[in-house]
Amino acid sequence: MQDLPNLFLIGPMGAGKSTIGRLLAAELCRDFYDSDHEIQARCGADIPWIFDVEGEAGFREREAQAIDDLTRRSGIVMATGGGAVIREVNRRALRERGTVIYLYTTVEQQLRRTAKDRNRPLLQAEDPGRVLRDLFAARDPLYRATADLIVRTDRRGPKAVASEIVRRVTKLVDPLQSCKA
Ligand SMILES: Nc1ncnc2c1ncn2[C@@H]1O[C@H](COP(=O)(O)OP(=O)(O)OP(=O)(O)O)[C@@H](O)[C@H]1O
Ligand SMILES: O=C(O)C1=C[C@@H](O)[C@@H](O)[C@H](O)C1
Ligand SMILES: [Mg+2]
Repeated sequence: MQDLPNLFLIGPMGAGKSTIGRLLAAELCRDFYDSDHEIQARCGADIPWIFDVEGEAGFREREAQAIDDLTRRSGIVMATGGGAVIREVNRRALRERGTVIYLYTTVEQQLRRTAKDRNRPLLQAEDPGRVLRDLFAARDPLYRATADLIVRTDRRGPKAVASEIVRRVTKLVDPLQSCKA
């Protein structure tokens, strides 16, 4: 598994990027990074605070810097924030510096998985379902255009999804591996 490139997880809020990314890194004995966590650690404040004080534009600047820095590392697994694909510069860094995996789930699952968490400012709206649907319409094409692989997370738990990613990524990197003894 040492030959595997960086693995970058993209997808919408609640797709499971942070949860599955951590499991995936453990399975591959890789270092794990999460761009949302990195932004908060560097700033010393949480995401709602950054949105409050600096607006979404300030958050996106911090996100682009974190993604540029983290994608320069080698041999890592990184979960991104749901909006990482908005900026072309982020999409390019992800595509050029690793294998990109789009974790796909349904809006219904996203709603269920994010319902109790107050840490996502974009969902503190009167109708979070509508927000998620609108974001999906705008971003799904960007996730697809950036990804090397698409993996569904709505039908299986995080461990099963992490194992599926290991299997599919290994094949992607070495298509002959399934023929080897
Ligand atoms: N495959 C899955 N099956 C069931 N529950 C899941 C699955 N993946 C993640 N979850 C649950 O969904 C919730 C949100 O997951 P997580 O925080 O990993 O999403 P995320 O993609 O990182 O979201 P964000 O973009 O907001 O950072 C968590 O409670 C997690 O346990
Ligand atoms: O989808 C989004 O735009 C976001 C997703 C989260 O991961 C965080 O990056 C932040 O709450 C914004
Ligand atoms: Mg996350």
